[in-house]
Amino acid sequence: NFPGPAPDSYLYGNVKYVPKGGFPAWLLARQREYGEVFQVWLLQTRVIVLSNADDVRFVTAEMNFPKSDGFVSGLSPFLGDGLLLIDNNRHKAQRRAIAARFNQDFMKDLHLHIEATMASFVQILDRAADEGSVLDFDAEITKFTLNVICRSAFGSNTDFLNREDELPSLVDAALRHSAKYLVHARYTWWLGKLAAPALFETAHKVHEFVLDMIRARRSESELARDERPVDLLDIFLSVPGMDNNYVASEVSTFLFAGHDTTSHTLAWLMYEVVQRQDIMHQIQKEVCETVVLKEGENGFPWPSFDQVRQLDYLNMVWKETLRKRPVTATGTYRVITDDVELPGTKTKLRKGTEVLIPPYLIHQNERYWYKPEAFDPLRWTRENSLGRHPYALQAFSSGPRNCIGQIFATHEALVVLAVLFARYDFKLACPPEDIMEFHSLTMRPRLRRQSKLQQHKGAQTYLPVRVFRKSSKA
Ligand code: HEM
Repeated sequence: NFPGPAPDSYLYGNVKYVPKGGFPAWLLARQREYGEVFQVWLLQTRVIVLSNADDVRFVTAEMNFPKSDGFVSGLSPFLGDGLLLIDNNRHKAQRRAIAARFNQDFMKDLHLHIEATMASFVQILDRAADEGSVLDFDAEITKFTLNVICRSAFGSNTDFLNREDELPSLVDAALRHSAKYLVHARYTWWLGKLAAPALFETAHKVHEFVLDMIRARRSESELARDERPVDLLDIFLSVPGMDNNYVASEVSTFLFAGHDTTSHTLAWLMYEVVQRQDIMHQIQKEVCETVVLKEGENGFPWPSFDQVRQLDYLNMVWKETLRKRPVTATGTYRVITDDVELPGTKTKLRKGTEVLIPPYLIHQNERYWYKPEAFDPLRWTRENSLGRHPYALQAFSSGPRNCIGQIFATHEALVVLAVLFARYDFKLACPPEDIMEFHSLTMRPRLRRQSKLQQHKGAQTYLPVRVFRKSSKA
């Protein structure tokens, strides 16, 4: 007997009338109506939605209940047995082996990959500034982060920003097909490849691409290996007992989890900041006066690895974006494996119940956040953070299955933002209310009214901005 909306249809449950891309906002409206625990019907499955931080701690950290079959079967054609989907029994050893190598030295190499990719990105922004053209910030920054994760994975000199490479378009297509498949996989997984031929085909191509890279790497000489920086492929290949197929699944998982999450958060940050000149100036002040970026070899201001840690205000703006616009808005699906009582809301759940933990709802819960709808980086000062519930921020989830890439993402984001705000001013090229939250696998900004021509071409505009070179150099 959980509160919640009655299903609208036997087949579709509650999802029939959810506006396209609007699932997080729809859930939030239901939370306001029914409280911190309520039920929804996703097609014919009843899912209990949680947004109390003590309940979330219990499910994700204390009990670490497994991911639900519906979630796993929806993404497994692309991600296989990578960290995101692998069952809890095998997860522990796999995660420990990877986390041990995901260390400070690796982060320093990441810094180099970002610098190399930044050189191309700066060219694109310079061109937009000089021509006075409108740039789709979300689309461009997504290519950027995909390039960074590909370089971090393969260490190669791939430059996807200035070339039409096959891999990024394949990863992008696999993401789009996975988003569709996730919705109906609960009922069609048994059809195998017939259920989603396009997804299986693109996932297979990515897999083959990665297998080729693995074979080349396995035949690399020791000398060549010693002379180049470590990359993700080295890390995965060094995990004991893992064959090529496992390594390929892990690479796909990192390509999948490690780029559009970061890029859409960066796009949301840009969207918030361009509307708040006070915040933009404060960031520019910190970047240009406090940290004083040096002109790098590539001809743009570049922070050293250690300087990134001094960007305290920028870090607060980043955290506030993760709170207000959590890109993994609907969060993690878990299945309860024992009869339990949740500690926060005293809700009793039966073994076999599926639960959903949406960060979007927890981050708007007034129990934890004062004026949650406001974009206020200062809520992240040390004093203002005192006494906050440690599980109230769920952008990276929590417990043993939380995001392994959060330090990676934060470092990448702060570096990119430091360079962008040191070199450019930005303005939104449309009224702010024309931008909406659009959720498929992740939640990104999207222009509400797409032009007919673009729709015809199957293209979208996400976040149109104008770029201006700053008059004084950093
Ligand atoms: C702003 C950026 C990011 C956000 C908001 C984010 C968010 C998340 C969340 C919420 C989860 C848990 C998913 C679940 O429970 O089903 C997760 C898991 C994961 N993330 Fe991220 N992520 C980000 C960046 C990254 C990056 C850059 C990488 C890779 C370099 C990465 C790799 C992973 C992996 C491998 C997992 C599975 C971890 C496990 O189960 O052990 N993520 N991420």
